[in-house]
Amino acid sequence: MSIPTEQWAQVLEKTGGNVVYKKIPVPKPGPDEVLVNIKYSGVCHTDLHAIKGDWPLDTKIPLVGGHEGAGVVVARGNLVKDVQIGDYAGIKWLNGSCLQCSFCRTANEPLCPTPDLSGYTVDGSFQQYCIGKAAHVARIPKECDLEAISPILCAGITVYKGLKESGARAGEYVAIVGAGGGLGSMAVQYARAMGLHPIAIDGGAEKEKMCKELGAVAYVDFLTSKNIVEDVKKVTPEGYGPEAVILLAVTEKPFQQAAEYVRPKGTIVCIGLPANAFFRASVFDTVTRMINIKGSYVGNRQDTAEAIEFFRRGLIKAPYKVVGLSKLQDVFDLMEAGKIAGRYVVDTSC
Ligand SMILES: NC(=O)c1ccc[n+]([C@@H]2O[C@H](COP(=O)([O-])OP(=O)(O)OC[C@H]3O[C@@H](n4cnc5c(N)ncnc54)[C@H](O)[C@@H]3O)[C@@H](O)[C@H]2O)c1
Ligand SMILES: [Zn+2]
Ligand SMILES: [Zn+2]
Repeated sequence: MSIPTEQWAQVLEKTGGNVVYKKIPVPKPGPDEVLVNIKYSGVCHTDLHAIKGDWPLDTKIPLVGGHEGAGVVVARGNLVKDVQIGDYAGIKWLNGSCLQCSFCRTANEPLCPTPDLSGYTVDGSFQQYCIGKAAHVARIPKECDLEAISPILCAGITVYKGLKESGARAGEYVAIVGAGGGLGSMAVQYARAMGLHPIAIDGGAEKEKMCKELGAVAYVDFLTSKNIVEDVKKVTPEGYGPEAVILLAVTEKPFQQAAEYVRPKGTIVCIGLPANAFFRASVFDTVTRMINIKGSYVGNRQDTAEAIEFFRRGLIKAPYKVVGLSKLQDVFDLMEAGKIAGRYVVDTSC
């Protein structure tokens, strides 16, 4: 297969501006890297945080965003042995890590102090050819559909890891806050596949319909509910609340409510990253109700393999819509308005 010298990409030239669809050079992989011909990429809310620059972490500029890229390996460096030309591979958020620090050595590589972050500190998957460190690219089985698997590469891995971190066990209830979004729709599906009973919390009728079709046992609408805390508690068997809460929302308010409805001894897992937000919980309640509060950040290579295996087995079918890469800015505009139920995937060929 011949590799072109130029390709189409969406480039952010100025933080806070719009992305620009243009031709840029195709990069060349270093000795420990592979070049992936990206066919499809999911669009994560993190990409919107990156273009707005609303996190306390700078991006590279100019920047090619994207970290849910699924494609085919077309070139590799001379140190790469276990990834072959023609293999399916995924570009995920953690593009590379040092592999030597104590976090990397203990399979906590998302905590590596010197990570390469796709679509943030290194160019990501909103281009036709993207570089990934061979140690970190997701291994995608050939039987998987590249379009449908792309949102697994961030949304799927992240919520699967978060559900594991919650410690919730089969038969228990888990509130998914932001269930109608990209991560949320995946979380409802993974929760079901893991034997948990998901309670979906989001806004509007379209998201309600989707969440129920995906298997949520109940839906609480944050736009119309008069008492979210009571509405969540009352759908659990004894009314004590869900054993776990997975916070995926992009606003701060729901982070303040979770400690009020989680079941005593339950666990709140923070995953969504609203700008300038703080987590506030009553110390009295946290102590006397023995509540666990923790964060969860993407997943390691084993979490990646496990999340992909759920998908390969046909257990994860979260909805997505496909548009051309050239339409990426429209997707960001819809996301900013909170109007996306599920995920958007961009097709890099148009
Ligand atoms: N921790 C991690 O590793 C990690 C990984 C990926 C994404 N994220 C973050 O997770 C967040 C979600 O990403 P996404 O791509 O799913 O976004 P999304 O825009 O697809 O979904 C967010 C959802 O939250 C809902 N929401 C807003 N306010 C709410 C409220 N008060 N109560 C309930 N729901 C509410 C919205 O309606 C929307 O459906 C982003 O901040 C993103 O950066 C974190
Ligand atoms: Zn993401
Ligand atoms: Zn490291």
